[in-house]
Amino acid sequence: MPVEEFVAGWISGALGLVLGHPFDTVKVRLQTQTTYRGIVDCMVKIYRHESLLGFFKGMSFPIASIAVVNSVLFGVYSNTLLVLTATAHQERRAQPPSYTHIFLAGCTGGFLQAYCLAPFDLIKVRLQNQTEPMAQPGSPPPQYRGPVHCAASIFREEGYRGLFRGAWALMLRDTPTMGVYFLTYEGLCRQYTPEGQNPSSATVLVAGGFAGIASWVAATPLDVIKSRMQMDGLRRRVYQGVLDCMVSSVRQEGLGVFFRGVTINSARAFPVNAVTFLSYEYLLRLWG
Ligand SMILES: C[N+](C)(C)CCCC[C@H](N)C(=O)O
Repeated sequence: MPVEEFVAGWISGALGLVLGHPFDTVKVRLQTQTTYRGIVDCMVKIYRHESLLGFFKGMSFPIASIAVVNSVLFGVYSNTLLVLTATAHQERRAQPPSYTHIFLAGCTGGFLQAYCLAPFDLIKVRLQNQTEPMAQPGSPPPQYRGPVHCAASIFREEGYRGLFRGAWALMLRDTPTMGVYFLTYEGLCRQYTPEGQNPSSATVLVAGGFAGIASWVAATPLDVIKSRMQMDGLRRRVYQGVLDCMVSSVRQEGLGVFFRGVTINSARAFPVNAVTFLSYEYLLRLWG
């Protein structure tokens, strides 16, 4: 099994992740808390109350896990294409795979990475939602002291299955939208690249950026539900399951609830995925 896709996926994912994390924190807060009036209000409050560090809450675990998560995504994607079309990544410019194959390979990658991502994403969301200022002497300590403590407490209080809270919603979110992700990327690259050639860096940046936006817009409704399921169970269980969470969120907040965080998510998605695809393509070319 060709491994360079796995390694390229890991490195490019890490670069994108650091760049996008501050946006991600704002997004998670807007989706799960009602104290903020909008993006700017949320940013100002985080900065005033928690300093710049507040934006980077919950980042260490994603960084550690991105090696697994992104390499599974890109590695499974590329190797599924290999199985479906019998072409390795070096040959794909000359013999481009069909869009159906690209979509199916993307869905497969998305489905498998969701299982690896679930516990890490849960811990990230729990830490991002702690609004206490970091390390202030005298102030009451936050519920979770850090990622390891958070994982251990969830395990203790909610059991092994607690670590997979929201995993269903995450899988439903990622399977089709990772298909959309790769489809948009490949489609745009082909549109702006003469046949048989490699796309230019500018094309890769723009195609990667729009692939991020398109897949995130499609993913936002289930992203909101996923984040809420992950926060559920902290004090007492509110939702019976994915469907129940959808119905009660819409009842209480209207259909608009499905698009909470979509603006900030798109603003984050462009640079993150532009950088992710640029470094991915660059590394694969480097390794031939
Ligand atoms: C499928 N879904 C839309 C959820 C994600 C697509 C982009 C993934 C990328 N690592 C990022 O963090 O933006």
